[in-house]
Amino acid sequence: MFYPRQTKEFINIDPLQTGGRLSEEAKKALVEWGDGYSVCDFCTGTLDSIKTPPIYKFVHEILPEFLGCDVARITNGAREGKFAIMHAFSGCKGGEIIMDENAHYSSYVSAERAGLKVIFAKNSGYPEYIVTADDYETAIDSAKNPVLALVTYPDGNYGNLPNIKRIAKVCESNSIPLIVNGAYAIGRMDFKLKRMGGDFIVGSGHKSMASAGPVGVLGMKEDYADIVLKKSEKFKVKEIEMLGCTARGVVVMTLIASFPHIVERIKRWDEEVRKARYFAERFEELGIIQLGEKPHNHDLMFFESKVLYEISKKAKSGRFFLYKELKKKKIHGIKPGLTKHFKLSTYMLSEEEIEYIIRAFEEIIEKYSG
Ligand SMILES: Cc1ncc(COP(=O)(O)O)c(C=O)c1O
Repeated sequence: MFYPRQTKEFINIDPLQTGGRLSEEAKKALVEWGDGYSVCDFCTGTLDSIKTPPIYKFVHEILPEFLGCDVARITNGAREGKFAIMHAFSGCKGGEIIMDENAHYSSYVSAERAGLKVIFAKNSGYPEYIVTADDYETAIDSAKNPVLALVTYPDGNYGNLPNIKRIAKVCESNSIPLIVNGAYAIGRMDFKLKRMGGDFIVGSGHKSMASAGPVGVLGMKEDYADIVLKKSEKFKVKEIEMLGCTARGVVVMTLIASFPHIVERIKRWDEEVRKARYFAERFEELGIIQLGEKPHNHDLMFFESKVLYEISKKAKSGRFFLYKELKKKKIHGIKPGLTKHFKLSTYMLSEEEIEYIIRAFEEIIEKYSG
């Protein structure tokens, strides 16, 4: 049975989805490589060693250079990358992981699954929710046995970009390896692990690399490869934390197909930041206030809207009025029922689309305030 997608003709502002839209090349790859284990036509033992199609070159040459690290792997997603690292480091009982209070739930549950206790580096609270190196220092001081740290760059709620360099320095001086969760960075903005700081980087193909999913990337410094990529005693070529092979089908090929597109779009990141700031400024004129870092440095933005909240108290469809009105205007991405607080993304929207969205909100507010 074929089900058409309801939101196909809509302007999409869901932060989860704006960076994962396929490039034209990836759409072609999707059809060409759609059969189950298609990439295994000429398998030589592990996913990363396949030379036809050129997965070996992608994993061992292109990805490490792109991520600015020594060793890279393809994973099933950002969370699988984080879990693989955490599991590899969870050997001793009572191990702890320090992570920013803005961390995604998948970082937290990865730690739980790996048996690591989470100690949060607190954020600054309303309205900016910033996490600093000092917050990591405080969290580390309160920990008994920290074996890892994680920073979310940017976080998926406010789109804040913490100062990784400083955080990495604090972690390094306490001999704690640092994971950078770059699910919203890798594929959107330039990121080189060795330049930015940190020991591991994880990215998400379906979130920010114009790829079908689930797929992700994992990069690390050479020093950690023996720990995280340890091989099976019985199946000599299979890496344990990768469960032998990770993404073993069409998603790898969409990731590779979109790579040139990714390299090009990253060069236009400044333009994306400029658009986001413009959007936030215009929204604030409507009384919809951007929380998180200001001026903002990412297309993912969190807004507080007392004006829409007040309308929802009186509107016939209650708190669902905004969703319904946006649907009529073919705008998708704000969750049904949200009016007071919501996040959205302006990533890769045209100037016309941005103006259209601002006008749409203006019209909705006018309609209900009249
Ligand atoms: C900050 C952040 N990290 C990680 C993830 C999860 O990425 P993946 O689906 O690749 O595991 C998300 C998903 O929303 C996220 O917002």
